[in-house]
Order: sequence, then structure tokens, then C-alpha cells
Amino acid sequence: MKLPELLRHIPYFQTNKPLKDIEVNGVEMDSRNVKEGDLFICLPGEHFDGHDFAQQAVQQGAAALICERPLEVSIPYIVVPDTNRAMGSIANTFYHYPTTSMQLIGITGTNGKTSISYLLDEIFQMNRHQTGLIGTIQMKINESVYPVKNTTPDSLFLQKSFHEMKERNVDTAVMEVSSHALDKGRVHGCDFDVAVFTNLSQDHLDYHGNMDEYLHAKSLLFAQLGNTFNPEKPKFAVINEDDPAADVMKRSTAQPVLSYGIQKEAAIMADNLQLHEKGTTFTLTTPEGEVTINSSLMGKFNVYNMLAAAGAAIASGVKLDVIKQALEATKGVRGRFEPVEEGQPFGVVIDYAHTPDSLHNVLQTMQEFCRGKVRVVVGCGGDRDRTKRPLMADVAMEFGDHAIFTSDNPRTEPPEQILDDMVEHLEAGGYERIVDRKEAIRFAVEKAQPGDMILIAGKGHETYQDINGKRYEFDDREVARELLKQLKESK
Ligand SMILES: CC(=O)N[C@H]1[C@@H](OP(=O)(O)OP(=O)(O)OC[C@H]2O[C@@H](n3ccc(=O)[nH]c3=O)[C@H](O)[C@@H]2O)O[C@H](CO)[C@@H](O)[C@@H]1O[C@H](C)C(=O)N[C@@H](C)C(=O)N[C@H](CCC(=O)O)C(=O)O
Ligand SMILES: Nc1ncnc2c1ncn2[C@@H]1O[C@H](COP(=O)(O)OP(=O)(O)OP(=O)(O)O)[C@@H](O)[C@H]1O
Ligand SMILES: N[C@H](CCC[C@H](N)C(=O)O)C(=O)O
Ligand SMILES: [Mg+2]
Repeated sequence: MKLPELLRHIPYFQTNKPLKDIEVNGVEMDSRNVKEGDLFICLPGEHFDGHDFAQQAVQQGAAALICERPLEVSIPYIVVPDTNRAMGSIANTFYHYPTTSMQLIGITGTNGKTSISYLLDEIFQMNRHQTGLIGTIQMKINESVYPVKNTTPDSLFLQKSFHEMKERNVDTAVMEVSSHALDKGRVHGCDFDVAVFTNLSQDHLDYHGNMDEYLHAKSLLFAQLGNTFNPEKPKFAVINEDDPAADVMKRSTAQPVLSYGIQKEAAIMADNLQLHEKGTTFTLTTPEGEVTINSSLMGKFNVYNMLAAAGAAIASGVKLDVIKQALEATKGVRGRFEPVEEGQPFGVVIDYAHTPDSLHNVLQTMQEFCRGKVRVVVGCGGDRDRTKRPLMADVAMEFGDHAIFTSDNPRTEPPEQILDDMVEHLEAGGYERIVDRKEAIRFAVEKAQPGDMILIAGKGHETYQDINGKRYEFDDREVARELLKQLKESK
């Protein structure tokens, strides 16, 4: 593509050379990957400044640079006020605006994004769509899976991935949209057809500073939803009416709202709700009619997730019987309320709860069915929101019967310091403190009595423990399985 064509949505830039005949073969934001004829975008980051790698990009054959200040280089550069913002537009243009010709559903909120994205993937597959998915666990293009570094990757990766999806005949993509991504403009250029809001509770205050800023970031998805009126098909905001932030989300969009909820009156509701040991049963009432859902997903929070998924599917034109079939067929998502069974006389559940609210929901669900004690193994991530640490410990103490505090990705912080933050305000003696996560799980397994349930919270699908920037293999599911086997053999 010719460079001026790539820049057509970037007005009034400053340059050092004529750009007319420059051909661009690819777009890159990492100098290490630059190839002959690429356009290199210099991004300021947390650890590095891409401008410092301009020379390296030139040596590797870059055709031109996008930067925020004039640089001493032999090739053309284009100075823009914000390279990150420019990247969204350039990536979208380079990959031919892939999301304008596919159905795109974005999900935001503190908890439930991954769960809902998988429910939607199943619904759309059941409805014979070719699907793509981008989120915390991985990227999926039909049945192929690829690793992702972020829940919501940068705009270059995103537009490239959507382009790849289109090449492989994907017609419907579902993605998680994190608050970081919204704040950093990673989804600029994405043409969402449906935007889903799950809920808002405390997390990520290390990044956003306060709950108002966090709320504002979340609302940006709705501000971005279909800014143009589409006579063919309306865009929809699918919003959890029961969450106090619902109103802000609604006011952020000019598009029609499809509300869902359990308590407040909403367009999509769960009536006759029964939460039981084997899952949930409810009447799904919608503007399209009613159906009974018998799901194996546990807990009220999963009913909210099913309502959100049903809302997004209805907004996308999927019929109720298909929604019912998919919701009843789903076995849930890896690391989300996932049982580990090795024939032990007590329950073991792995769950990705890493916020006070999600931990509360999961513990409450377990308490409803547990005949013995609920034992909870939980830690808090390092280099992340410090203020949620004592809150998570409080939830574990209040809603668990036996709390075992341990490590969960200490990253560059001393694990003991993180545990201090969690328990300093608690009275000594009412809990265990075991830094080594495997030993903490062992302790819970050895103490468990028939009828008890153990919740191993926080890591879910993760298969590593990040200590000082190094990732050590650690999979709660594997560790629990190994310890349960040892227990069986020792008896
Ligand atoms: C704070 C943050 O968002 N960081 C993101 C950022 O990395 P960074 O700022 O550290 O980048 P950097 O390493 O300083 O590099 C700056 C620039 O120099 C370039 N560079 C660097 C080195 C070199 O040799 N050559 C070169 O060109 C880099 O390619 C980059 O363009 O840009 C990277 C590429 O897009 C992201 O992967 C990275 O996310 C990190 C891994 C991260 O942990 N982010 C978290 C905070 C996050 O975004 N989380 C959300 C929410 C999850 C949730 O909801 O729970 C998410 O969406 O994942
Ligand atoms: N609707 C919900 N409301 C509250 N808690 C939920 C909800 N759905 C799931 N949870 C809890 O939150 C945990 C994380 O769920 P999920 O991975 O779906 O959320 P997420 O929004 O994708 O999280 P992340 O921001 O880390 O990607 C689950 O393991 C469960 O404990
Ligand atoms: N995306 C979340 C995941 C947290 C998972 C937990 N295991 C941790 O490391 O804190 C975050 O980065 O805050
Ligand atoms: Mg997620």
C-alpha cells in the first residue's frame, strides 16, 4: 500500500521528505521485527521508548517512521501528536477495515468477560457461524488457537488478527475489552455491532487511580459503539440493569439498549431462578419469547453471564431455541468454577476469582451447597492494585470457613510483603499464611474432611507463577491433581 493512502485518516502531520511514491509492505511497532519496506511506529511505553529504536528499524530496512518528534534518520518520518492513536487508524487502513464487514461483539466489565465470550462463541457456532474470539485465555480462529499477551491486544495485533479471521471466513468475532485497552485506545478502529457491560467492582486501581476513572474507561466502549446510524441493522448496547453503573453506560451511547437483569425490570430476565448443586434452572424471558434453561453452570453470577450472552445473541439475530441449545450444552470455561476430581471425598474447585467481588460470588455459591467447611486458598497479584488485598482477605475470612493465604504471581514484589498487605489488619491465628502455593494447596487437601469444599482461587487457566519477571510452571489443576493422588496413595 502507498504511504499517503495509509495516512489518509491522519490529517495535518509534519514530515521531512516527500512521501508520494513510498510503498509500505508491513506495519511494525517492535523494531526487532522490522523487515524491508515496513512502516515502523515509535511508541512510548512503560519500559522503553520506541523512538530509541528508530535507528535499528532503519538498519533493518524500514521504509518510513511514525513518531512524536523529529528524528535524526535518513528515511522519511511522519510526526503525529500521538503515535498510539495513529496506530489504530493506520492498522485499520492497512488491513482494509476488517471489522466493518464482520459482526463484532465487545464485552467489558470487571468480571465475566471471558465467561460470556465463550458462551457467545458456542452460541454463534451452534448458529452455524464461523467464529473468532480474542480474550484472556487465548485467541481462537474457528478451531485453531493462538496465545495472546493481553486480554485485549494492541490495535496493530487486533486489526491484523481480524484481517486473518476474514481471510479464514470468520463472520462473527467476540472479544473482551479491558479497561486498560479502552484507556489506551487499543480498540480504536473496531466497528462494534454489540457492546456488553457485565458489572463494575473494584480492580485495577493501580492503573486507573480511582473508581470514577475506572468507570469512565469502561464507558468508552459504549461511547465508541456505532457512531453512525445503520439502516440495515441496529447496533446494540447490552447492559446489566442490576449494576449501579448501568446508567452511565446507557448515557454513554446513542444506540438502542437491551437491558438484562434478575432484580430490576429489564428486557431480558431470569425468572423462576433455581440455583442447585448441579447447576442452574431458570426461565429466560426476552422480547422474542420465553424458554426454560437447564444449565450445568453454577451460581447466580453465571446466570448473569448467560443473560448477557443471550442478550448479545438476540441483538445479533440468533433465535431463542439456538440460544437455549448452546447454553444447555456448555460445560463452562477452563479455570472458571472448574472441578478437580480424583475420587476424593471432598470437592475441589479451581476458579479465576481475583477480585473481592468475584471471590465473594464464588464463595457464596459454594457455601450454598457445601455440607462441610469451605476452605479457600487465595493470594493477590504483585505489581497490581494493592488496595484490593485486604478486601480479598476480608472476603475469604467472611465467606470462607478456613482461609489459607498464599502467593499468586508476586511479580517483582516480595511475596511476604503482599501477604502482609492482605492480613495485617486481621487478628492473628484465624487463618493460615503459607507463601509457597503448592504447600498451601497441600495444607488444604490434607486438612479437608468428607463433605468439605476447597476453592483454589485466582489463577484459573494460568499455567505459571510469575516470580521476579520469571515464569515458573504452575498449574493449580495439575498441582491439585498430583496432591490428591498422593493423598489417596498415602491412605
Ligand atoms: C502497561 C501496559 O499496558 N503495557 C503494555 C505495553 O507494554 P510497555 O508499555 O511495557 O511497552 P515497552 O516494552 O515499554 O515498549 C514500548 C515500545 O517499544 C518497542 N520496543 C521495545 C524494545 C525493543 O527492542 N524495540 C522496540 O521497538 C515496543 O515494541 C513498544 O512498541 O504494550 C505491550 C504491547 O502492546 C503490552 O503487551 C503491555 O501490556 C502488559 C504486558 C500488561 O501487563 N498490561 C496490563 C496492565 C494490561 O493491559 N491488562 C489488561 C487487562 C487485564 C484484565 O482485565 O484483567 C489487558 O488487556 O491485558
Ligand atoms: N458475572 C459475574 N459477576 C461476578 N463475578 C463473576 C462473574 N462471572 C464470573 N465471575 C467470577 O470472576 C472470575 C473471572 O471470570 P472471567 O474470567 O469470566 O472474568 P473476566 O472479566 O474475563 O476477568 P479478567 O478481567 O481477568 O479477564 C470467575 O472465575 C468467577 O469467579
Ligand atoms: N488480568 C488480571 C489477572 C489477574 C490474575 C491473578 N492471577 C494475578 O496475577 O493477579 C490482572 O493482570 O490484573
Ligand atoms: Mg477475561
